Amino acid sequence: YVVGYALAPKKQNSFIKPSLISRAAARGVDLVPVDDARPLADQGPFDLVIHKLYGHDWRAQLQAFSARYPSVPVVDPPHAIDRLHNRISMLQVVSELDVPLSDAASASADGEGHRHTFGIPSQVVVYDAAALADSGLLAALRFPLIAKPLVADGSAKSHKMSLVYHREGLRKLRPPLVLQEFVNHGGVIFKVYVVGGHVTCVKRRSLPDVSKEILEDAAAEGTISFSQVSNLPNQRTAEEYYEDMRLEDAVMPPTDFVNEIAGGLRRALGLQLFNFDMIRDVRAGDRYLVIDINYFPGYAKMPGYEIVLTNFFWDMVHKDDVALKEEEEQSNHAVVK
Ligand SMILES: Nc1ncnc2c1ncn2[C@@H]1O[C@H](COP(=O)(O)OP(=O)(O)OP(=O)(O)O)[C@@H](O)[C@H]1O
Ligand SMILES: O=P(O)(O)O[C@H]1[C@H](OP(=O)(O)O)[C@@H](OP(=O)(O)O)[C@@H](O)[C@@H](O)[C@@H]1OP(=O)(O)O
Ligand SMILES: [Mg+2]
Ligand SMILES: [Mg+2]
Repeated sequence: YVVGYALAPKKQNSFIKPSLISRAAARGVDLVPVDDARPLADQGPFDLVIHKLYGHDWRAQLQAFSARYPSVPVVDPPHAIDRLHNRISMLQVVSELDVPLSDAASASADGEGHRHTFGIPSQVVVYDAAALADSGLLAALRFPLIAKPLVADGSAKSHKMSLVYHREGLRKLRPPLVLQEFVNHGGVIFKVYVVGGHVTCVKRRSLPDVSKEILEDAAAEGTISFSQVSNLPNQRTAEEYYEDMRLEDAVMPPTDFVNEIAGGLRRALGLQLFNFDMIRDVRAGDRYLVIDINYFPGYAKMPGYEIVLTNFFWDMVHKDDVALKEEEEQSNHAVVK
């Protein structure tokens, strides 16, 4: 089997590791780069195409490819990925998610107490500077806020965030952006990686909680800017070392709970390859908030990524067999009944 991959050079370096190539090869799956100098439809034959490229030209190439090879799966459809390029439509999927969590997924740790719930932080979209001065718009939000570029297209700019402590801090911001309530979460973020039906949740360091003292300190900076906190390199300062001790102590959200949210998002988004960031609201112990969803994230940072991705490739190239088998099983079942 041949899997064609179309990835930016940086992504190619981080994702197509020798360990993945050899693991896939052992299952009879070859990973072949798509040549960006030639039309996609003239390349192959491929049994599966995976990609993280954008733009009109690329979209047209995918269309031409699918017209020529209608039975070859392309992961994922560009229109479904688009939804993740806007931080409002991205999280709307979470608030509209119609998954009544099962008892197993939502039960509290001790079987009594509060049930596990999920949602998104309060947020508003700001399109221009005039709206930033509108007190009505901000009435629904409580400081501190986190300001995020509205567009999440993978550019360095789209990762530039600012923490805003008070109203004056808003003046430095450049719309279009999303103003989201910053929720204290104990400095730990949960990254949930989805690869088809597979789900892995890992802990990462996050921004520290904002204390009441900092917030009430009128002299404090109004705005603090940062970028890609949960993706920082591994060198740690002494302070970060202590934060990591907290990371070790952090309790993971229940597996059923994470799996049901991940499954619901996968269906609602119509995507196979994505991850989402979740934080645990310290004010309401069993409430989790989804704050970010990323298309085709850094899977190499996921434990056992080679096996998980190889299984996924295998399942995708055998999609028809799998569907057939399920059908057969169902009809056998019907006969037995
Ligand atoms: N509402 C929030 N409350 C508290 N912390 C937050 C909130 N939103 C974001 N953060 C912190 O800021 C970081 C960056 O935010 P976010 O994940 O939205 O940005 P991103 O640039 O899309 O990240 P990624 O690199 O995962 O794509 C998060 O990992 C988390 O540490
Ligand atoms: O850089 P890495 O491979 O680690 O992956 C990061 C990925 O970057 P890349 O796709 O450019 O490589 C980012 O995508 P863009 O938003 O920039 O498109 C985003 O998805 C991060 O969340 C990923 O980190 P993770 O969420 O897994 O920690
Ligand atoms: Mg994130
Ligand atoms: Mg993101």
